[in-house]
Amino acid sequence: MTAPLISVQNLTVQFKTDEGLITTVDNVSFDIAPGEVLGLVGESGSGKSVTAKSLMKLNAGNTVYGPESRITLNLDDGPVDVLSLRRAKELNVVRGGAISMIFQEPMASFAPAITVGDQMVEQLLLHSSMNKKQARELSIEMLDRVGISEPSKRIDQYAFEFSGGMRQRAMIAMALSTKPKLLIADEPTTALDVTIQAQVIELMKDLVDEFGMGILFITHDLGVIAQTADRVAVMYLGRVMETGSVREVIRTPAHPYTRGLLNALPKLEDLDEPLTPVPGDIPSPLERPQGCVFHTRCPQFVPGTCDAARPEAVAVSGSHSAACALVESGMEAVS
Ligand SMILES: Nc1ncnc2c1ncn2[C@@H]1O[C@H](COP(=O)(O)OP(=O)(O)OP(=O)(O)O)[C@@H](O)[C@H]1O
Repeated sequence: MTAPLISVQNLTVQFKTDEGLITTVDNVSFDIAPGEVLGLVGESGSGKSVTAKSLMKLNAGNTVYGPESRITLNLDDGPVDVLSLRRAKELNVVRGGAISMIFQEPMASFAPAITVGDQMVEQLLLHSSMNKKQARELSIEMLDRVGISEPSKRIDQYAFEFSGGMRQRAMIAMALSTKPKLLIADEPTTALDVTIQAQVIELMKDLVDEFGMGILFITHDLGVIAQTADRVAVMYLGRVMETGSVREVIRTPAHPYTRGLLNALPKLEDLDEPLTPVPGDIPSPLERPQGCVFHTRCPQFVPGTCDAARPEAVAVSGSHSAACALVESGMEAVS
């Protein structure tokens, strides 16, 4: 088996706060292969962004990574131990070099007082051996590639002069111009209307095929995951609840939380059917439940079991696994 592009092992992320040390990512492991799209799905506050930022060591100054945490990026010239990177020059490898990130709000990626082109060129000068002229030519080509018309004029405009969809495309062009091995897309389509959203998703899929890069695609929407990802990891309160191929997880969800997320999606064949959101609110990370972190909202909660021990992931079939005591004990019939 070839080495994964990136391997995340036992990632635990805590933050020092005035209220104490809070755990936002708890022993999370996953791999992404070249050319693979892994969807990371979960409600707001489940730790998706903190996980993603860890891959670029971008979390805030109050971050504490657990001693067992390992993130290994396998590049052509050898593995990079991401969490051991310290100096800015070393960190450049994972910040805009081998890994690029696109955000929900493209204005977060563009400085308001610098033209789109100057910013794209600056990034290429930092992460490649190109000269200014080559960097500008490639930037124009990338803007063209993502479907921005008149790219040689547009390149000298500011991001605020672009429409929302165009800004998103320009951000993707900028993120991909350095030919990253891994693209992290954090809710990249949430702020877009559905038509543009579909276009951006199609564009990203084309680019994966063309560049063969891996993608970590973050969203709270399982419907978007179904369209984009090969595999999915479902997160809740810092834990991975279920993971597997998109087909397995969506067709035969094993974890009650995943089933809750799926029941909350509108069904086109029966629009009159009421949506049933996952009941209750996600607890504060300051009050992480004992045992399974989902037990306080779980419709299949078994007292004495689910609130006793933290369930570890168990195989449901092949690469499909779930962290649920009921699955582990065989009490849960996977439908
Ligand atoms: N620097 C920090 N200090 C303290 N807490 C933090 C810090 N950064 C993030 N958190 C907390 O970590 C938790 C997980 O946040 P994260 O942004 O990863 O969630 P998410 O799943 O990406 O949610 P969303 O979909 O809303 O972006 C949240 O409770 C958040 O408040």
